[in-house]
Amino acid sequence: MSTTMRVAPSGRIDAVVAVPGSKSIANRALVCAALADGTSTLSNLPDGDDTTALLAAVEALGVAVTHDGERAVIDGHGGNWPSATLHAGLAGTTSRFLTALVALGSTPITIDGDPPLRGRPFGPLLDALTQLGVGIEFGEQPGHLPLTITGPPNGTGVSLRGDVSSQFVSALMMIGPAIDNGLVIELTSPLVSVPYVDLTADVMGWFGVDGIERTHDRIAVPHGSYRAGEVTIEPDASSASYPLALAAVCGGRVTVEGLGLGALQGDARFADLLASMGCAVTRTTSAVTVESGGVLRGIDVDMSDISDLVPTVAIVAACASSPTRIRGVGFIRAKESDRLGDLTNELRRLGVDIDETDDGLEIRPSAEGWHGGRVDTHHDHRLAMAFGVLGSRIGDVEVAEPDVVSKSWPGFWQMLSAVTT
Ligand SMILES: O=C(O)C1=C[C@@H](OP(=O)(O)O)[C@@H](O)[C@H](O)C1
Ligand SMILES: C=C(OP(=O)(O)O)C(=O)O
Repeated sequence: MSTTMRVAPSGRIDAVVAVPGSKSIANRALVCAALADGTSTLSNLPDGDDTTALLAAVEALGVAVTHDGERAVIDGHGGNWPSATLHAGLAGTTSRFLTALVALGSTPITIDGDPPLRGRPFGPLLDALTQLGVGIEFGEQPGHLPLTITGPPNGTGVSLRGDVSSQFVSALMMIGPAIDNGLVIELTSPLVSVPYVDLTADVMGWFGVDGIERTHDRIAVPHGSYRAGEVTIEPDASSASYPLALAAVCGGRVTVEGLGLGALQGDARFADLLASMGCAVTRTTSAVTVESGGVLRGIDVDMSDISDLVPTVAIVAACASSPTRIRGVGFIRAKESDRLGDLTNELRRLGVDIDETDDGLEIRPSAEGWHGGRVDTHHDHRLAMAFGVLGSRIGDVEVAEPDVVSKSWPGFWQMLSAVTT
């Protein structure tokens, strides 16, 4: 494992970039396929650690998986899990989805993760499972991994907060059809990351579960069964933000294939943010292209629906000629890193003029004061990739622990060196 990556300055970019499949779609499809009767096929499966961990976990739960490169064939069997210990690595989505999934069985199953994941919140999801009569034993610290779950659920309704993570809601929605009378989820505070809940309903629909009713604070999932599906996973829109941002900050043009008009993921909005910052954006049915002369302006934006893009927007904002304000994302202090505090401290090491606020960031034009330097990634793939893009503009940026990108895009650094000049 290399301990640092030195990023050189790049001239204009002109590239067509292939990004891996969406980990959010992949992880939902894996859960639905594991619960379906019959054989499902998932194509364009991403090769990141988060997806690999979920694949390994469903296999450990007795689901037959044949995995060949970007394709997985899955024989689901709906919830009679054998006893197992599952490891989620650094993956929030994987661990939250598994926590609900294993609750469908009656055998105790332990879920653990790497130390940074052990620090991330699970409380609202665990409270909800407790309301359903699911047994939970904690290994070290209440409300955190490692924990042992013993199902099955025997209630029909839960209430939980929506402002910590939408992953809790998605995790519960996906087990809803397997509960005798379905599941009603009442939200006691506003939901963050709403497009991910839309995505959950979409993927459940592909596997035959329809009739989910939703308002802003209530989701009702009917009892039903999943049927096997064939899914080609669209490219990951959060990953696509890094090559698109490269065009914005270095100047030039980048096309990402497979994320055109009709892309499902909320983070496909990134190109629209770049448009409001001064880039030219073209979408066809099959691709999105961002073109920039390198002149950018700041924006004022609520990113509560698209918070994985905060590090990318922050580094583009540093290259703009007017200030940017990012709002609505206090909850991202509990992601892989503290994505407000750690990001602010590391960008300051490169001379970026940035402040953390209660619920976001303020970034001022920084080109006059920035310089090379060494930045830490705090176990966070998104900080690493955003620093890689900014480094391509500033030059002489050394990114520590660059291999953290394997969480979602193991080939990120190869892509960066192939498209920069
Ligand atoms: O459900 C999902 O696939 C995700 C939901 C979001 O999490 P939060 O709901 O915790 O914001 C996002 O940050 C994460 O990368 C993926
Ligand atoms: C927050 C993220 O992932 P997770 O919560 O699944 O670890 C992410 O990929 O930015």
